[in-house]
Amino acid sequence: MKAHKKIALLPIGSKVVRSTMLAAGAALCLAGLLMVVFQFLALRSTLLRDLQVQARIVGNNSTAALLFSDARAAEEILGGLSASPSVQSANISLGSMPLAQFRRNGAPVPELPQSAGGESLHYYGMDYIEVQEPVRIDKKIVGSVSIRATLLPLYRRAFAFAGFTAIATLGSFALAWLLVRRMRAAVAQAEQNLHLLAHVDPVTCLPNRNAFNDKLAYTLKRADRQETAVSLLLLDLDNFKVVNDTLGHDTGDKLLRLVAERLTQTLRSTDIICRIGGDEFVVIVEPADDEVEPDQVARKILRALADPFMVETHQLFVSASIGVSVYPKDAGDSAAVIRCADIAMYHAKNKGKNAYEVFHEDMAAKASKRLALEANLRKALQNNELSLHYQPQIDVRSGRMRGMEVLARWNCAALGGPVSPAEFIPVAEESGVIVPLGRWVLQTAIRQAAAWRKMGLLEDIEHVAVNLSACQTKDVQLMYEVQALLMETGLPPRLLELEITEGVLMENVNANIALLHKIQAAGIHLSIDDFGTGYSSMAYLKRFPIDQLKIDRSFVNSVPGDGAAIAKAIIAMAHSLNLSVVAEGVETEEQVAFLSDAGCDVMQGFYFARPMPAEQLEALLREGKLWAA
Ligand SMILES: Nc1nc2c(ncn2[C@@H]2O[C@H](COP(=O)(O)O[C@H]3[C@@H](O)[C@H](n4cnc5c(=O)[nH]c(N)nc54)O[C@@H]3COP(=O)(O)O)[C@@H](O)[C@H]2O)c(=O)[nH]1
Repeated sequence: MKAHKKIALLPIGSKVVRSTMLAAGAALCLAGLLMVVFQFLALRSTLLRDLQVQARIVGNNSTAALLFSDARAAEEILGGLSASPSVQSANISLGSMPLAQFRRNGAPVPELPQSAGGESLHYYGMDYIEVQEPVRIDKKIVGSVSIRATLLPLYRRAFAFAGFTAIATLGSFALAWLLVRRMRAAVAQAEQNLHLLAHVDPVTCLPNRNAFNDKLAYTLKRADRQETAVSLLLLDLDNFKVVNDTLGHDTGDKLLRLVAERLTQTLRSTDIICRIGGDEFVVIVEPADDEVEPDQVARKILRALADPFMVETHQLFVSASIGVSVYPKDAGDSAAVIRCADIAMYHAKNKGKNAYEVFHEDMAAKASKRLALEANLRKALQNNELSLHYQPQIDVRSGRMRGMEVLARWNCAALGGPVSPAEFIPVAEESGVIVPLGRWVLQTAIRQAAAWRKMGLLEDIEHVAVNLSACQTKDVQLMYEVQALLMETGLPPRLLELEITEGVLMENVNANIALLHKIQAAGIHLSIDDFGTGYSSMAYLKRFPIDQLKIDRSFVNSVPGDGAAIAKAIIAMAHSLNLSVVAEGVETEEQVAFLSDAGCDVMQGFYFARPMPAEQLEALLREGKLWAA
């Protein structure tokens, strides 16, 4: 997988983190400095208190020496201060006259002037401190004791403390830095994961829809600057849903990965491949020669997907419908160029899948026609523009009408006349209009059948068949509504047949099996329409509680030629499962002969009768018409 190997780390917050670390470092240094100053001041005031205590002790001990002006005794007392290493010098004064002195290694003597009021004095020099305490006898000041001490040991301790604080600060800073780095790495990883989630499809590792939008916008801008063209190929995998529903999502995901790999191997490294939805991929090709290149790329993709994919033990075949549009030829911005590719893809799907279509103007016209169709279809019910036609189904052996298929018809005033169901039913399905439309068809058909039954016209008729669309099979109200209608009209459930196409059944096998069981439990007849086109297997058929298979018209069309073997196989298989077989779209005598020989039970087609309004069918019922088969 190519486009996402390198996803740059986002610089979110890196500046913030750097400034925060700097601010934290500065705050730590300032705090360290303040602690050192505080420590120094605390030590200095402790020293001051110690010296003052010592001076008072010396003063108390010196009263006798002062009384008798005994300098020797005073010196002896001062000598006791030599035990204090910080004391440099001291003196005892009698009045203002020095009586005795102590000096360590020629240190200067205390210089504090004699206090006039006899109060304690002290003075801080740069590297020393001096204190002076008065000496009293009977509250009368007779002299004073002055001590000078060095501050150097204090400085040393303060420096030691500063060193320790600096190491602690640096250590804390380094630890914080390490933690922040680790946190940054974790944040960067989280950012990277977020980026991946936001821009990369986790199943295929291809850029996702978000990334595609960014890349397309960027590519179109570059194409504008360089005056080149860009092709957009929108790929929708045909029948991928069947794989997902029948083999499970894990297998579906593996298949998607293999498809992504194959696309990556097939296309040029400059082509941008993205997965933008369940089974939707998109390829941006630039620069494109807007006449030739998109076709070639589309053909290349279809060829590459033609080989089977091995997923676990399953050999899976995947085809794609590809819509191609070219910027700026078809559209002038990202949204429009995507819309054009989408319209082209829709045409490719309608072409019968495993095909590509390059967008052209007519398609846009068709797309707007489709929009008009949809808008009018929404009003068709209120405007009473819908009606039902009925097509007889003939029992091959007796030549009698055995059933009939109900087919919707739409005569649209705004669009100037009848619109074919082949055109409006798919639009109704895609737009959801099929739900109210299908409900109306069921109501009208059941009421009509009940009326005919009351007239005694359905004696020989086994079933009146109504088509169910994909949307209707998902409508949880469906069964309640059908049963309520049967109750209301009194039509026996066995007279109603519901036709579900094989393709719709296989779209969501498990949910549909549950629905089929409900239909069967209600006593309603069940038929699989368009059989042979929907990839079901014998194994599935056994699980479906059904009564009948309708061989798809495409096979009937080609009997006794290419479709012969398939038609025969379907008839044999259906009979082996005790199912009756209807051949639809029977148009020729030859087809009738072939299908009769093959054992087909019932036939329906223009050879016997076209779909007709209720009055005409009623006439046939009254007549009890027999067909020569
Ligand atoms: N969910 C619903 N689907 C409906 C409803 N009404 C119709 N349809 C589906 O629309 C498709 C087209 O229907 P229509 O144009 O009515 O075609 C039917 C027949 O007219 C046609 N047919 C019958 N015999 C022949 C024949 O000999 N030759 C020939 N070329 N065409 C023939 O086949 C259509 C019936 O097909 P099927 O249903 O598969 O039996 C069609 O898919 C309808 O099912 C609706 O109310 N709901």
